[in-house]
Amino acid sequence: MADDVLQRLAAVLEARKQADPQSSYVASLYAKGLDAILKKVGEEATETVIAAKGGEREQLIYETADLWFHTLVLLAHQGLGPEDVLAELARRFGLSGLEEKAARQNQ
Ligand SMILES: N=c1c2ncn([C@@H]3O[C@H](COP(=O)(O)OP(=O)(O)OP(=O)(O)O)[C@@H](O)[C@H]3O)c2ncn1[C@@H]1O[C@H](COP(=O)(O)O)[C@@H](O)[C@H]1O
Repeated sequence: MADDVLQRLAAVLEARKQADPQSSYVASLYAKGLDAILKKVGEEATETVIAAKGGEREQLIYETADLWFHTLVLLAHQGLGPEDVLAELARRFGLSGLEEKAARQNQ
């Protein structure tokens, strides 16, 4: 399920490369360029830290979603996607390519 959400969101982020910045938040970030995207990632990381220190579970989930979202925008802008990060995590976890695919299908 988590994989599916990431892949579907990544497809939307890819499609937004052709969208009008006036009508799409993601397209407006692409139009502003890498530094603007990095600024958002930094802001959302800080907000995640503050939420964790604040101790409110819902706030931490909300801010982490903002952080993951802006990180996915950054990856898309750089020609990468969640599958690249998942493959790296799987490698660190000791899963081969075939095992990784099977593990995802069994989720
Ligand atoms: N998941 C998200 C998502 N999470 C957060 N955000 C936006 O990220 C911004 C978060 O920034 P802040 O919390 O700093 O709030 P802000 O002050 O309004 O933001 P700024 O004006 O400072 O950039 C807000 O504008 C949120 O609306 C998102 N915007 C879009 N998505 C997804 O991306 C898809 C494409 O979005 P559009 O490009 O807008 O169609 C959507 O269908 C959603 O699925």
